[in-house]
Amino acid sequence: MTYTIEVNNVTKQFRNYTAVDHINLKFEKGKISALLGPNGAGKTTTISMILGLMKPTSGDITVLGQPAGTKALSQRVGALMQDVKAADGLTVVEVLNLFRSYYTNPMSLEQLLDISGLHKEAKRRASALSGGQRRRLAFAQSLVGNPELILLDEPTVGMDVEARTRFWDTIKGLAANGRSILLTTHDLYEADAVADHISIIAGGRIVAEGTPQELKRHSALRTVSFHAARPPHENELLKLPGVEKVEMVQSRICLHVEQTDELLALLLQQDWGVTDIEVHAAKFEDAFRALTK
Ligand SMILES: Nc1ncnc2c1ncn2[C@@H]1O[C@H](COP(=O)(O)OP(=O)(O)OP(=O)(O)O)[C@@H](O)[C@H]1O
Repeated sequence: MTYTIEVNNVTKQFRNYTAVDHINLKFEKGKISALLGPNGAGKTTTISMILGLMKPTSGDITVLGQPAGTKALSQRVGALMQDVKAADGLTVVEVLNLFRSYYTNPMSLEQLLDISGLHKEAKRRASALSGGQRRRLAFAQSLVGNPELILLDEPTVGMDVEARTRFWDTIKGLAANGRSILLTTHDLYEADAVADHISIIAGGRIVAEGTPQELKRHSALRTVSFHAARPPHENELLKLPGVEKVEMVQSRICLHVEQTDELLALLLQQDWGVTDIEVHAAKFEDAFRALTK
């Protein structure tokens, strides 16, 4: 198996705060991989270390077979980070041409305008673009050098529906052509829809990994809902085996549980007047919440 990125037992500390805690990651060539996690989970810190913008406190990272931060990698890796500043005074075309001059085999200007969807704004100053347009320009900039590996930190923030659709079409096309993509997101629907592989990070640790299907399948969470003619107190429900969360709307009770067999048997033994029981597999959203809480 060829891995484009290997993160081995990496920790990053800022003074005495551990932002990334002994993580191991391996990303496959030609795949769209997502690092999914809530705010402050350690996603940007991880991407910054993979790019060599920051050094791990301990552990090591290999990118395309070389240590992260190796100078030659800048020609092979494209990156879109958060808070990209627009080049002062330059037009869209001038920015793109400037970036094209950095590479030996750059994409054509036409291709880059297509990718960014900025044909109409080509002569406009980059600093006068809207937030979403600036993001699209930055995305095109990250692709100028035909990179083998593309790292994208929260790429779709600020993009409208049309821009997102174009963005994902471009990303899928790049992956189909053998490029490897690693993106960060806190949007699990986005990760579910586009990623071949998801690593879930929370509190600086990798808490789950797999294809979207595997993550959903392995999520042990289920919901059991029922009608109770004589509903018990919530505390009593929380004492039932495997119950993680209780929701009550009048006499309809919904339990979020890890396993159902023992619970179902117990429910029928109570004197709560239980009827109309329904069992559902938890949604990906519930699994994600349970994993990252
Ligand atoms: N330079 C720094 N100095 C001190 N703490 C930092 C620094 N950079 C990040 N942190 C802290 O490390 C943690 C992880 O930050 P990081 O930016 O990697 O999270 P994230 O998952 O990218 O979050 P978000 O989704 O909000 O962008 C946060 O608690 C953050 O405050």
